[in-house]
Amino acid sequence: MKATHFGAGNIGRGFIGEILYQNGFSIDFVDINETIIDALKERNSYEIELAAAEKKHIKVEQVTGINNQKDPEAVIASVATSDIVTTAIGPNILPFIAELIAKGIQKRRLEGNDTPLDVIACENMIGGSQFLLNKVREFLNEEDLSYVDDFIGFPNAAVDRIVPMQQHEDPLFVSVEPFCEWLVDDTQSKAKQIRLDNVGYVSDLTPYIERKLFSVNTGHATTAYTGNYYRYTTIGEAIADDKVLNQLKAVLQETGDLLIAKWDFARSQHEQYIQKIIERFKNPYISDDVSRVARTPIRKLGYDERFIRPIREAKERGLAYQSLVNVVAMILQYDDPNDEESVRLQKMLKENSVADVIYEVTGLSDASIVDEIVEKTGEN
Ligand SMILES: NC(=O)c1ccc[n+]([C@@H]2O[C@H](COP(=O)([O-])OP(=O)(O)OC[C@H]3O[C@@H](n4cnc5c(N)ncnc54)[C@H](O)[C@@H]3O)[C@@H](O)[C@H]2O)c1
Ligand SMILES: O=P(O)(O)OC[C@@H](O)[C@@H](O)[C@H](O)[C@H](O)CO
Repeated sequence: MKATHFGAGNIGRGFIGEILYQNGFSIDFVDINETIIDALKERNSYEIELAAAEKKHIKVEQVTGINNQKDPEAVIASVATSDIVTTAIGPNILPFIAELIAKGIQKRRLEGNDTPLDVIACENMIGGSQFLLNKVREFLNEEDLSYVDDFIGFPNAAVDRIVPMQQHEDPLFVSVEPFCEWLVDDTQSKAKQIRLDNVGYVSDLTPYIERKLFSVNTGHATTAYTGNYYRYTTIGEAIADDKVLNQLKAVLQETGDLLIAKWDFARSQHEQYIQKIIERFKNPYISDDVSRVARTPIRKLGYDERFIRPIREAKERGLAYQSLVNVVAMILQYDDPNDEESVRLQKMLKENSVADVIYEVTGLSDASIVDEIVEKTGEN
């Protein structure tokens, strides 16, 4: 069996590759990073290390690389003959790979391949695979669209494993936290013949993806932006400061109350989930840069993203959201010259009022929430 995986970066190699290999797949990794692609082509294997005292090593074999900029036809051919397609490339990049996936699907149809296929976006976003489907549809004709309806599933997914930026001599080596979770929405899957071990297939992904995004990712981003506010450069340094830790706990209390109210999670279980997340952020065997976790701040300020959505929904339910507002105000101060979105955000703030920028990047229409953020921005 063969997998085509888009994005041979941290989570691609450090988690999706591991699971696909364990399940007997050979993997065509698709990426634009020449160093990584050349190394995959040359060596056909790489190593993962679990960031814990034992430093267990896992070898992933039967892998190769395709550079999608240099060899798009090879990517199309790979998708056409694959048993599973996955992505871990970043939500902002999905639109740029949609045409290749569409052409691969079209080739599959023209070759008479009726084996059902799932295309699974493993990104930190709600509805990632369905978002990708909408982008792919733009490149398909009527016959292709009907073929997709019959044979190609785009099940949404949630993936959880902290994989920091890697700095090793070996460009393929990847150090990852031991914890991992990959969940797929079974109702949107069409390739029922493939059920991956160590992947959970659930009948409703929404509670799980919301719990993950609004606990792990809201909490992670809180640690990063609060840490940056107090001039820390790693998550480990930031979380060691009680001011950061207390803001993290307050934010997770707010999103926790919302998630419990919305999805009926047992409070004691959710508290354990939060405690586990805090311990994961403190992992002494991982060095995770604030700049990685805080990357793309405009995306993270989005309407359905890790701060604005819980603020909106907490307000609707009469629940507390002040700590989330505090962090949003800190995100507006996030200034990283190496992050294109941070540069754009700071430029917008120089040229417009804070309120106008908040309306634009968050998509909020509730003036009272915008006022609360503006007020908090003035206090920082
Ligand atoms: N790292 C984590 O801890 C983690 C955990 C869960 C989910 N995720 C999600 O996984 C996705 C990837 O994150 P990551 O941390 O692995 O990032 P990353 O930057 O390490 O990997 C992304 C890869 O995509 C490649 N890429 C960028 N543009 C491309 C293009 N146009 N065509 C082909 N390849 C392209 C990059 O070269 C890079 O290798 C994100 O959505 C992220 O939110 C990350
Ligand atoms: O990848 P992002 O930019 O959406 O978020 C940064 C981190 O919070 C994220 O990559 C986590 O490490 C990961 O989601 C843990 O499962």
